[in-house]
Amino acid sequence: MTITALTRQVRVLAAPGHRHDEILTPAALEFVGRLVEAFEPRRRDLLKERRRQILRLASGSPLDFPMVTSAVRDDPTWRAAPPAPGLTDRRVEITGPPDRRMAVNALNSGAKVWMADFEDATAPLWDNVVGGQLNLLDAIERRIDFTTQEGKEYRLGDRPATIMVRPRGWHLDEEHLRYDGRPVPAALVDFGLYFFHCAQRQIDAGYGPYFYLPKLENRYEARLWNDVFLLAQELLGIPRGTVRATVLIETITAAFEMEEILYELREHSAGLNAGRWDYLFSLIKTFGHRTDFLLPDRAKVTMTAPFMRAYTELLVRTCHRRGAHAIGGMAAQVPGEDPAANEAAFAKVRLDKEREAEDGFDGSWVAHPALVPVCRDVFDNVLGERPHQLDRTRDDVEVTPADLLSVRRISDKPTAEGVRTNISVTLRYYAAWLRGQGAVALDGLMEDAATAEIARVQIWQWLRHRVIDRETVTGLLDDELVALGAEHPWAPVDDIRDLFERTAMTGELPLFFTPDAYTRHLVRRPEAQA
Ligand SMILES: CC(=O)SCCNC(=O)CCNC(=O)[C@H](O)C(C)(C)COP(=O)(O)OP(=O)(O)OC[C@H]1O[C@@H](n2cnc3c(N)ncnc32)[C@H](O)[C@@H]1OP(=O)(O)O
Ligand SMILES: O=CC(=O)O
Ligand SMILES: [Mg+2]
Repeated sequence: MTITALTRQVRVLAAPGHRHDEILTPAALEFVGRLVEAFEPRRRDLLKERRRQILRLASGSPLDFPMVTSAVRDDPTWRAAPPAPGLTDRRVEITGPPDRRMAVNALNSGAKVWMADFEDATAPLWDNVVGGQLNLLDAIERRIDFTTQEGKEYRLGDRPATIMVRPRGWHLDEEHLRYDGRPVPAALVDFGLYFFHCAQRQIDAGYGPYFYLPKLENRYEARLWNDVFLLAQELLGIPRGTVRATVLIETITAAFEMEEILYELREHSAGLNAGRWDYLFSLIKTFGHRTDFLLPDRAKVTMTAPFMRAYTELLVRTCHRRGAHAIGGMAAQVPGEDPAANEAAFAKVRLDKEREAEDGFDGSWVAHPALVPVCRDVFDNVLGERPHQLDRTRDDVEVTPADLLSVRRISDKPTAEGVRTNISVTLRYYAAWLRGQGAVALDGLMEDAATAEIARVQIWQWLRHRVIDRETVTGLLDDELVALGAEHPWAPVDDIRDLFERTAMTGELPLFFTPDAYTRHLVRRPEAQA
């Protein structure tokens, strides 16, 4: 690949924040600029292709394993890269936003990996974006220790988890950085700043620059990431193949191209992950217009539903055939104050992890440090001293397109309680997100941008198919906003109502709630900040 000269600069369109100059150095911005210059036209084309694909599917085109790539699937010889240092044993991975406290807690949690999340768990306030990068840099430099005003000490332990960073998806822009006057792709900001500051440092520490890649829809998007890695490594003189990335299979179209996605990234691959919450969201939004894709209450669509099992089994089989790790998804239960409820939550998480370990996954995700021992224990029981179970090739698994799409086997109707819960969760999550918090515990469950999207699009889907009527939703919306305002007097209830109406009650479904909400509510112009 030839490196073109940088013709335009990346400019920062935000008031300077505390220590931002350590991250937003001229050299780091130039590096991001080179990535933008090289890849932004392709990103735009791929985003247009997403819309075309939605339209094709809406007009009845069938979804199938692509004919043109059958040679890749049929070729038994190719393999994904071998596990990189720190990524051989991944039996328990903790996820969370790269907030300073959480960073220390996650790194000390006993998990093998910490997935530092700029996507589902982060509301992309500029301070969260740059602050997250600072926390990562400080953690790697081992200067993240601090004491709170209340005297609580946070000290990084001797054996911290391996860091994997999840940049934001291709669909999001970062308005506070401008290239040629236009917002910079958020994915390239999160990837580029981390890579620039931390890739060599991670290599020096015996690890490497490792990533999780969210919300990919097809093999071309994987190829784009692979090309980003190639150029980034070349620009900084980092050996080709040092980067590793686990792709989340969390869209319905990507489930039909798992093998191709691994193939595109094979020299940088660190396997696949079952991003179950976005997967459900993707399924509803892609086929929301079809009555055979009408789903019941969110709580009733579990991982034991046949179409969800088809997806996870295919994922394990695909990975292990190619020597790549298969990482399980997030059980959403988190502990709270009530010991009995906690016991029930832990039991549910254990059951979920047991199913994954038995199915052949090599490890799985937890959302809270208290759940690390639960997941570890389950995988210890299955793996013992072995670091993974890549040898379980799952040749018994055969999954057809119909298996992945047979949603109609769940025939329950949504309940009144399910409708209210979806409205209440969406509103409370929007309130947290607008305040800059991308993950919250609500009613004993972790809610983030993926789980809240399910709640939102279900309301849209049920309205569209007249399973519920507008008056009922409006009545519940009024009630729940009053309750929200009473519980959280700081909540901007008018903005939240407006956001809900625009994202859940419109004719045409917005593909994500985040881009528009970000531009309207989270972007801070320098003059406003000053
Ligand atoms: C669908 C998906 O994409 S899943 C992946 C994306 N989502 C996530 O990563 C969410 C991860 N989880 C979280 O963010 C949090 O657990 C929440 C927001 C759900 C709950 O957080 P809290 O309300 O702080 O929980 P709680 O009060 O029980 O926390 C107890 C302690 O554990 C810490 N903690 C909780 N969750 C985490 C975590 N995921 N990572 C590190 N530390 C954590 C808290 O910081 C707190 O420590 P402190 O007393 O030192 O501050
Ligand atoms: O990112 C994970 C998911 O479940 O969504
Ligand atoms: Mg997700």
